[in-house]
Amino acid sequence: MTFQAERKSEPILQIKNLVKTYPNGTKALKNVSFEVPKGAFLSVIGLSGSGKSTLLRCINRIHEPTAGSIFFEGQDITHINEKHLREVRKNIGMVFQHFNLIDRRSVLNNVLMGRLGQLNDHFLGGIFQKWPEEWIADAHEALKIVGIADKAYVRADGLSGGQKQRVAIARTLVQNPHLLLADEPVASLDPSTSYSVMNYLRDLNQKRNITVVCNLHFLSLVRDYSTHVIALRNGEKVFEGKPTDITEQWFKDIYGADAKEVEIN
Ligand SMILES: Nc1ncnc2c1ncn2[C@@H]1O[C@H](COP(=O)(O)OP(=O)(O)OP(=O)(O)O)[C@@H](O)[C@H]1O
Repeated sequence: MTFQAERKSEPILQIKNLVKTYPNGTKALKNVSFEVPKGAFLSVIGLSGSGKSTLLRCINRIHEPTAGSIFFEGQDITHINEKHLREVRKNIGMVFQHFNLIDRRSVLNNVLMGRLGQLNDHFLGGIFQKWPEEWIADAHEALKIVGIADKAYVRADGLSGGQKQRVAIARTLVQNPHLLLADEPVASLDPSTSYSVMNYLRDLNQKRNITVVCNLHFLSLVRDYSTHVIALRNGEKVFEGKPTDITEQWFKDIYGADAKEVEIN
């Protein structure tokens, strides 16, 4: 089954024959193609080293693809210049395993960084911390949504891992992107915090209609949260379907014959 069959509108993201070979010769992605329907919550699964992070980093061009193309909202963004890329990135949010906050800045300032791409070149508010009042109000609101309004003036390095990831989600809320790339967003969190962070991602997806592409290790989370799944093995796409399509045989194909499913609970 392909996602195309059920597509109602144009896909938000089209990946065509994507290849990424690192300078040391590692072939991290081998001719990967798929489409992401608008509004989907797509999980990317596969063993460690299968190419999941590389894929996400190629999509927003943190890494330059070696070959193939990436279409975002119908536009080929594979070779656009830096200026154009900055425009496109306003609509692509990113959440990382290790949160990527600025440790020495306040939580509020970290959230406001989500709007950095919207500052014009002449306005250095982000650097001098003079943000428009309504943006500050939005940032407080976003912190309220993720349940840490009381931490606004705490330094980011004073937070727990789960709280840091909620700040990263609040940063995405104020950015209000069309697409969110989440690279193992719960890999360094305990199980109950993982569920709470995944619930916030689901809210982004369902209540704000932000399409999510999320690398995940635990199939129980994949089943609970995603609408679509692709699996990578050694840089190749080996599965594409719905979470319920992942049979025991598929599981072994993706993770290896000796693999056993581990639940997060
Ligand atoms: N900067 C790099 N330079 C060279 N090789 C790299 C680089 N980054 C990743 N790789 C290699 O590319 C392959 C895919 O790595 P990648 O991090 O994309 O996998 P992954 O599925 O995200 O793994 P994990 O689940 O452990 O994060 C691996 O063989 C990895 O060693």
